[in-house]
Amino acid sequence: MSKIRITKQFTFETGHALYGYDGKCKNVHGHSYKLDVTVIGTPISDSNNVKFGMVIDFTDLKKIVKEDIVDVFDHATVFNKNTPHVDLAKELQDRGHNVLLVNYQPTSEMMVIDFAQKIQDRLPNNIKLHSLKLSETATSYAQWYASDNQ
Ligand SMILES: Nc1nc2c(c(=O)[nH]1)N=C([C@H](O)[C@H](O)COP(=O)(O)OP(=O)(O)OP(=O)(O)O)CN2
Ligand SMILES: [Zn+2]
Repeated sequence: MSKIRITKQFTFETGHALYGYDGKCKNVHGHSYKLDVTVIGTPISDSNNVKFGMVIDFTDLKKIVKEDIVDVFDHATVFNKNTPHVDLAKELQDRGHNVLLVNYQPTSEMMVIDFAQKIQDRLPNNIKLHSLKLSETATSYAQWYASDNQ
């Protein structure tokens, strides 16, 4: 049976700031992020299986990505916990804002690495993460490919 890649797209609204950066993105601002998740596998060939003909049920893929990424990042503001932005984060948290402290600079590159690890940890053994595309704007995106990271 052929190997097939399937892709599901997600969107979420997230704020961030790049501490120490030399441009306008050092300021707290936000994006309508778009995440394309592509997995690869063999469609189930057992006609008695309720998932007959599927690599993975899009609904099951959605559950994984929603729980581990979309629901966590949507309408949160992300700061690098290794910078003085922790003080700003604490102030915002104390005022009831949804703040996410991460162990990296929240560029699209570093976020897509984080997302790849999170999704790989949840996928069943027979399904492999093929690639991710994380778009910050209509013209700026980062891609992660399994083949680049073996
Ligand atoms: N390699 C990276 N460069 C930049 C990142 C990043 O994640 N990786 N991030 C930023 C900012 O967060 C910014 O939001 C994106 O920058 P830019 O594409 O310049 O944004 P614009 O809104 O100006 O986009 P236009 O479509 O060109 O108007 C900066 N750099
Ligand atoms: Zn940005």
